[in-house]
Order: sequence, then C-alpha cells, then structure tokens
Amino acid sequence: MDIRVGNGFDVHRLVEERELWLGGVKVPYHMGLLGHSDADVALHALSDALLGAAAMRDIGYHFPDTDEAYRGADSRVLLRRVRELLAEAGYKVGNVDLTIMAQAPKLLDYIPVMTERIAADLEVDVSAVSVKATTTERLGFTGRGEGIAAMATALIYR
Ligand SMILES: Nc1ccn([C@@H]2O[C@H](COP(=O)(O)O)[C@@H](O)[C@H]2O)c(=O)n1
Ligand SMILES: C[C@@]1(CO)OP(=O)(O)OP(=O)(O)OC[C@H]1O
Repeated sequence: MDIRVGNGFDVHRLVEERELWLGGVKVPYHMGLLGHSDADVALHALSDALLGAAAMRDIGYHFPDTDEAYRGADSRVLLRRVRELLAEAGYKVGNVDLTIMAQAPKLLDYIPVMTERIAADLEVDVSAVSVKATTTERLGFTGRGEGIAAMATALIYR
C-alpha cells in the first residue's frame, strides 16, 4: 500500500462586515475572515494538507484567486473537488487532523458540526476527522485578534 502524509497551513485576516466561516460552519461573530473565497482558513489548510500528501500542489494552484469563478466560493465545494482530484489519482483519505488558532470566538460548540461536515465532504467516517481549537495566549497576530490561522495534517493511501 502507498501511504502518504501532508501538511497544510493558512492564515486570513479578520475584518468587519464579513461572515466568519470555519470548518464549513458559519460561526456567529462580529468579524469575519477576508479572502477571495469565503476565506474558510480551516478548510484551506485541510485542502492543502490533502494536496500536499499527494504532491499535487496547493489550492491557490487549482483555484486561483485571480479567477472570478472562485470569488465568494464555498470552501466546502473546493474541499470536495480536492477529494475528487485525489480520487482521480487513486487516493482515499485515511484520517485528517486540524488545529484552528483563534483567540476568539470560542469554537468548542461548533467543532462537532465542523467534524461532521468535513467527514461528509471527504467521504470518511467522523472518527477519521479531528478538529481542535487553541488560543495563542494573546500572543502574536492571532492572539491580538488580527487574524485566524489553521494547520492540518492528512494521511492518504492507495
Ligand atoms: N477559539 C478557541 C480557542 C480555544 N478553544 C478551547 O479552549 C481550550 C483552551 O484553549 P487554550 O488556548 O487556552 O489552550 C482549547 O483546548 C479548546 O478546547 C475554543 O473552543 N475556541
Ligand atoms: C481559496 C482561494 C480561492 O481563489 O482564495 P482565498 O479565499 O483568498 O484563500 P487563500 O487561502 O488566500 O488562497 C487560495 C485561493 O485559491
């Protein structure tokens, strides 16, 4: 069996008058992430981890932010497309592990639904999906609430 791992990392800036989408869930907050798409930093890190595991470049390569087709794009649609690209190369998803770095809002209550949505999009059991959140103890750009970062690890096999 060909087993491969990948990592992904992404950052988006928090601004007024944007919705906050994280892990495919709209999280109530007075600010949202800025981006060409819905700026779901968690799904972007996850997509990059999956593409990285397959050595298939990154989401900016597959879905360029210069392409109007992706303006306001639902990052779940992009994640499903990533799963399809991997499937076309013969890969299945083993498990994924995701960490969201956000000083606020508190994400604990939203993690179960994020997990369910990611599992559905990747066509795996919920037990194969881990979503975690951490503050950065008020340190750095995430700690100051200027942005949210996410990192992900993915295992794929064929
Ligand atoms: N945006 C966040 C950040 C953290 N959590 C949860 O709180 C726990 C403690 O966070 P620390 O950064 O102080 O370690 C963390 O383990 C998460 O469960 C959260 O829900 N939302
Ligand atoms: C997701 C894409 C889609 O155009 O745009 P953004 O929402 O700006 O996200 P980013 O992680 O900066 O880059 C990847 C882009 O391809």
